[in-house]
Amino acid sequence: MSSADEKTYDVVVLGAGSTGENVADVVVRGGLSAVLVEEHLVGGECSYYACMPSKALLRGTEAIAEARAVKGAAAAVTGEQDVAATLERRDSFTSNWDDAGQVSWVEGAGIDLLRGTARLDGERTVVVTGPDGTETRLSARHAVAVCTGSAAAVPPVDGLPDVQPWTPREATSAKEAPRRLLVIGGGYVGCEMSFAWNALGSTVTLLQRGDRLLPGAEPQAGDAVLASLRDRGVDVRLDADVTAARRDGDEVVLTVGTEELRGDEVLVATGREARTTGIGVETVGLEPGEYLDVDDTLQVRGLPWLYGVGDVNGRRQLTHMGKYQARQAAAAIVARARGEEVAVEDWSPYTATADRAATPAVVFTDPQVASVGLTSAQAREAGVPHRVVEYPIGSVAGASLFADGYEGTAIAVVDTSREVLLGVTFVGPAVAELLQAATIAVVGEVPISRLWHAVPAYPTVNEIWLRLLETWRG
Ligand SMILES: Cc1cc2nc3c(=O)[nH]c(=O)nc-3n(C[C@H](O)[C@H](O)[C@H](O)COP(=O)(O)OP(=O)(O)OC[C@H]3O[C@@H](n4cnc5c(N)ncnc54)[C@H](O)[C@@H]3O)c2cc1C
Ligand SMILES: NC(=O)c1ccc[n+]([C@@H]2O[C@H](COP(=O)([O-])OP(=O)(O)OC[C@H]3O[C@@H](n4cnc5c(N)ncnc54)[C@H](O)[C@@H]3O)[C@@H](O)[C@H]2O)c1
Repeated sequence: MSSADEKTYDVVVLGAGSTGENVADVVVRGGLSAVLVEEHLVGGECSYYACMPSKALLRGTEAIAEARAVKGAAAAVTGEQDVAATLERRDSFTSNWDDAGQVSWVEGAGIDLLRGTARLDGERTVVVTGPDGTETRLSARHAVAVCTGSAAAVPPVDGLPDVQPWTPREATSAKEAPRRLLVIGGGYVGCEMSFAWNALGSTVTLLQRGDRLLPGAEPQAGDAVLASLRDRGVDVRLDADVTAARRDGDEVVLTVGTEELRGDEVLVATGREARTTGIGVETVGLEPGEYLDVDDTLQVRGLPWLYGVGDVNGRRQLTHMGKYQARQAAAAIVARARGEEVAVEDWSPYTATADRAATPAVVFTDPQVASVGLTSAQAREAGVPHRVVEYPIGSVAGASLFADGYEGTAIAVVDTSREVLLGVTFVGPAVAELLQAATIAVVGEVPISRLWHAVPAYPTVNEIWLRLLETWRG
């Protein structure tokens, strides 16, 4: 290889998803040089196959439901959703799967971009195979950050890989609604995509392995989403055991218990796996296919020059948490490069403490599920003394104004020894916008006694905060 194919940077970043972009941006702002290596689209899953297209597919249905829930306004909604226009709007949010806009942002941020597939080749070294097969050897003076994300995990169901199932990528980028869609998995993707494609014209059957949807959330959330899906005509089967899959002409056939279910497409939405295969982790003593085991500064344990940030470490697989981790990791990389002390205690500028204590998340179903921090089950498992306070959101004036017959639930998990919030879950229409207040209360460990002074404006849905406090006081 000629010397022209060798380059040295302070930081080499594998993967230009939302996480990798943020690692590179923050280290460059900190005075270091950085190169981003990307084999597909700059911007990653979130921009092209995940958050943006999925929420664009859902938003029209949500807007119609909001208008229909207000007497008077409902009379103005006389037609059906224009599916073609919704798909066009989705396409515009993905820039038609063209990353030119993000590439120009990368250039403007002073980050070098190298197109190709990256793999580690021993300590601080990355080899990139470009689209034309040429190789570039990159050396990192200070750090290599692996931000290669995750891919859809396909469960070991006989014949499933051979039927070419939809993964979330196909479910978010499809050009038309399949007539019948079978969905395996009732977590985030399964629930959101069942709502989306049902409203856009598909007959949807949702097959969930356990006894409830969204098993990681408070049970009231899964129950409400289940009732709503069934109300809309989605055939939800709980405790479904999918044992085999095959194609029969254009149809896909799933064996579920003693039954055969037929569809035009099947979406596999059963979770993610780390994209650590084929990236040379074995050259530095790690196991391909495993999530990268990192500390709270996102440094891979035992390899101080290597960081694993975003979906690839399996801590929290959410865009905003990947970007948060990126900010913390990049701050640690810059400080260590300067020879500065990196504080590793909770809530320091270098640690991703919120991954454990205060991760906000929204499931964009109808009702929405917005949560932060610990659920009651997690508080129980952690052995923290706590009390659970629950209140129906529809009983507050702001909610009944927002939508006729507003139905929702707010659940607060209160640490009874410190009298602070451990976690909050809201289930109901438009509750996503309530979440940041809860996040601040959990992160700030705001005492309940002080929360009484955080007076919600009248008449807004935020009055639910006051009702929760009153319920807590008894
Ligand atoms: C359907 C769906 C909807 C979602 N909706 C939301 C949502 O509403 N809100 C939310 O917060 N999260 C959502 N998520 C999760 C979110 O998409 C991920 O958490 C986020 O994209 C992770 O970002 P990342 O940068 O860590 O990884 P990725 O976005 O996966 O980026 C990794 C990048 O690395 C590149 N890469 C991989 N290997 C190599 C290699 N060897 N060489 C070079 N490049 C490589 C990939 O091409 C990719 O661009 C959703 C996920 C799915 C599947
Ligand atoms: N709104 C958002 O923020 C959003 C949206 C989509 C995805 N995401 C992220 O992406 C991640 C992946 O989403 P996901 O829905 O693929 O995973 P998930 O972990 O949320 O849900 C997977 C579901 O599949 C079920 N399951 C597993 N194997 C099964 C089988 N063989 N048969 C039937 N059911 C089975 C599980 O019980 C679980 O409920 C999420 O955990 C989340 O971090 C976030």
